Amino acid sequence: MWGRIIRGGRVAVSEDLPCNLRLIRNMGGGPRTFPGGVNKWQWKRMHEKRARDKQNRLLQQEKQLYEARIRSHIRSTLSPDHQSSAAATHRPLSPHNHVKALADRFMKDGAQDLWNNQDGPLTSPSPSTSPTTTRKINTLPLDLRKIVSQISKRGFSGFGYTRDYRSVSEVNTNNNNTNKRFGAKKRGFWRDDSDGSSSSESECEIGCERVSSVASLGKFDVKRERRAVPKSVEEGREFSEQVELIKYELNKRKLSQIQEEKEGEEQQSVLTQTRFDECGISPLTVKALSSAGYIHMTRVQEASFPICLEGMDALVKAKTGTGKSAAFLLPAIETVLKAMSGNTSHRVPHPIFVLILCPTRELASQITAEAKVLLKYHDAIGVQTLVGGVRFKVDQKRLESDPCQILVATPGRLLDHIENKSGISLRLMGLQMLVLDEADHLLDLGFRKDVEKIVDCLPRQRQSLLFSATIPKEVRRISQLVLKREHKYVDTVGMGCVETPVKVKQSYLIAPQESHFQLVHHVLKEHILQAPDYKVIVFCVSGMVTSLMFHLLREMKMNVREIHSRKPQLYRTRISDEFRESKQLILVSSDVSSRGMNYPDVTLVIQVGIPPDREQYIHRLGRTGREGKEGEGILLISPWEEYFLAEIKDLPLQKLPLPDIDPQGKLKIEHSMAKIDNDIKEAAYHSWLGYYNSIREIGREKTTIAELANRFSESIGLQRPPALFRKTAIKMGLKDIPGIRIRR
Ligand SMILES: Nc1ncnc2c1ncn2[C@@H]1O[C@H](COP(=O)(O)OP(=O)(O)OP(=O)(O)O)[C@@H](O)[C@H]1O
Repeated sequence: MWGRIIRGGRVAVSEDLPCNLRLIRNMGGGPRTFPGGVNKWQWKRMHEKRARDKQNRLLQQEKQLYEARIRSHIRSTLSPDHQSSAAATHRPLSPHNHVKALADRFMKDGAQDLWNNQDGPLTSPSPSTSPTTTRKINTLPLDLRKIVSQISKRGFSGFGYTRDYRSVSEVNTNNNNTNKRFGAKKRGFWRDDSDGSSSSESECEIGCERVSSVASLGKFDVKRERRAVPKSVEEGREFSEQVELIKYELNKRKLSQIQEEKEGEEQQSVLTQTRFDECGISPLTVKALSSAGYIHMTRVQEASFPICLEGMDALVKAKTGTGKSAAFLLPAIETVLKAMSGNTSHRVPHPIFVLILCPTRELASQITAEAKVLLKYHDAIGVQTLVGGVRFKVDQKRLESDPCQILVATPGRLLDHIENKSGISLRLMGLQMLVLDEADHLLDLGFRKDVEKIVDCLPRQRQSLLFSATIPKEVRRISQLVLKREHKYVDTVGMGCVETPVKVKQSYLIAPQESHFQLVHHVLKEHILQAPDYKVIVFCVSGMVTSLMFHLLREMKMNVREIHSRKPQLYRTRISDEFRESKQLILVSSDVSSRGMNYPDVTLVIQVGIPPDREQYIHRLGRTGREGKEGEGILLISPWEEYFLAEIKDLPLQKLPLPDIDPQGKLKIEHSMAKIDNDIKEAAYHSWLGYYNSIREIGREKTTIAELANRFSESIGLQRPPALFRKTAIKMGLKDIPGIRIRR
């Protein structure tokens, strides 16, 4: 207060009165009816000035709020996080509405006193008219009212530049009176200057710096404090800088996106950072692992090893080609080492400590080979294979002469040995660990009975491990046949994640059955052109259709081999080994190669006809893109097999357009097909009919299946469909079905 009002109009004037008022008092004259000795008019003018100042202050605050809104708008458009948090906070006015309200206020009649020299032609157009201006504002006079009305009409983003309300404020550092004004800026409009006000939103970003005043108001034009704006805010102040800021922010987002993708890829990558030598594995095994080039664990190995080592039962799911074999072989070796160092081994002569069951002979040989690699420096531990296709007596002799602690077997042959009392049952009494590789397949109808019988002959006190790339729900239930109730479930694929390798490009072709052979030939030719080091597996629906495809491709002068269950074991082993080592080779195969087979660098997998189920599709496809490498898979189906796509709809398959097959190629195929023995074709017809008849969705329509089979028979160049044995026809439910011929 400048003074205390005393009853009767007398005032005790304090020395902190503004000097102009003290002057008025000292001048004397006129009625002293107002505090400070000012007359009525002086009092009125003083109050008007104070009201104007107050209004200017309020206006300044609104301008700052507007600035803050622009900044927050930019931030919210750049950052989705900010956007969501902004949405959650209280927002009284949208930026557009705020500008509009501000503009309305400016345009109101009687608002002239809110305008200053730079604002427009209402008052003096030039700021230089002020006698006390220390620095000329070298901008064009502008009509602020016009601009503001444009803003309010066009809205927030109507201008080609970013509007920026800045003020030039003249601050009297003594009495804190402010006389703020809009400053003219470069690019024709607003002056870039600072303000000394305290918007809460800007304050958090603003620091302090001493600068000289740009406008002057006589003695009020003194050095004043300017809020120094940090770089990030300053960047946003001018249009070009804001563009730069936006560019920078976008780049930052792009970079973080790339980073995220990279992280995703890393996650998808098969190997982890965990080293074998830091996991408590026997040093001799680590040595063998190092010489095989294994330094870091794969994800499935890292996830399952500690559980397996603890002795817990486990059901483990991991994508194809991610190192499941080593994931169970390493704990198996540790189990043997532990058992050999303990006393338990003495109770049973030549005990088998670990039994590994798998569905095919080739897979058993492959697992044995991998075990031998890991056992390179463990001279005392032996591993043996027990599979069909070898004479029983030979097996027996080998088992006796070369006792082993790890046995890899297919269920059928092992059961033969158990039932024939070859001595293996006794040796299995020392069993500590049972492993089921491709567990879902082994617990499937085809193998389940054998597996159950085998499990019945094994000691109950054992550890059981089940591994597969696919574990359907039913299998999880059935797994209780083998696993303890309190087993662990390890899933490195993840719920809802794609079950196939990410780097394998998957597609499908729908074409009439009759054109399938031509299409396979066409796709192979195209692939060979694109991938000189090609290595292709063509899966067919049955062994005999595999044989027919092989003969046809061989007639077409392609470098091709065949493998299926009708071939002698020695031949199968030779072909399997050859394909493992080779490049520029095509392997036509039945499902004997679909699971577990580790043929390195397969470039393409073609599946001709639908696989028996979704799981088999995944396993066949999994022969390519192993160890996180790239690969390609094509599924070729007939229009009536299209329903199968629903079973794999969650997998990333793309539909391919039907390629044009040149008539010459078509003729060549027909010509080659004509050269193939009728026996092969008839066998192919029978096995084709047997396969599709066994598929529920197709096989239940007997008339349809007979028709489709006849079309297949025609497409492979048979004069008429081969006849079935009566017994077979009855078994298949095809007796008396039109189109099915019965042998007399
Ligand atoms: N830790 C490791 N470091 C490097 N390579 C590894 C490692 N573990 C396994 N491999 C290699 O990864 C390849 C695939 O392994 P494996 O055959 O065990 O896969 P899988 O998961 O059993 O596949 P599938 O489901 O088809 O049976 C093999 O060549 C194997 O040598």
